[in-house]
Amino acid sequence: MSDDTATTDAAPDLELIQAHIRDVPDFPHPGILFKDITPLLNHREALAAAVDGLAAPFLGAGVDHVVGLEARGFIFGAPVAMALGAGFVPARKAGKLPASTIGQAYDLEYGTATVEIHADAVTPGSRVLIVDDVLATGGTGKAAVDLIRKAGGTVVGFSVLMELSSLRGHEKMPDVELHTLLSV
Ligand SMILES: O=P(O)(O)OC[C@H]1O[C@H](OP(=O)(O)OP(=O)(O)O)[C@H](O)[C@@H]1O
Ligand SMILES: Nc1ncnc2[nH]cnc12
Repeated sequence: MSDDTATTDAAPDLELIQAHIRDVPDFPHPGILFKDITPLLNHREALAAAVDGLAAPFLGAGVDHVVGLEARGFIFGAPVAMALGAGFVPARKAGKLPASTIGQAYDLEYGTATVEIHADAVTPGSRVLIVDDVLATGGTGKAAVDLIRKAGGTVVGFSVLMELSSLRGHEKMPDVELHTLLSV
């Protein structure tokens, strides 16, 4: 482990993490099997294991900013930023940020949206780790990658709690170092 910050270098307890993710059928639409992370958030050890597991591969990677994707990516992104000694940048849905923004449109598993960051949040040349809870179709993640690059940042990696592997979201970002704790 590098001396970037204090976090564990033990392998994350993936069984503990998986055991605290709840499947909710037909939410928010019929046919969607929703992966509910709220039991994990409410379990001290599972939450710590998830945050440590998301941060660990990027210790020593010189991350300047962690970009967390609204809304669930905020929950993991801020503590990952602290673990890496980096700043935190919220990537929000359109119209939520108060100052000048740059944005990128994308498709979801269920719907469409635009992701935005403040125009001054990521400076050219800065090293950025993107954090989220779920990689599904990859539309959100790809939009975030494009947005960081549009801002002049370097995408060091994308750290995600779980990938819904049947949706093959990772194929949308073949040139990004993707770190996935669980493939479901
Ligand atoms: O890979 P994709 O198909 O793009 O889907 C993944 C995204 O969908 C969810 O967010 P959502 O937009 O539902 O927002 P929320 O976190 O505010 O619930 C999830 O947290 C990811 O950000
Ligand atoms: N099935 C799913 N469960 C939770 N979050 C999601 N984001 C996109 N698809 C999702």
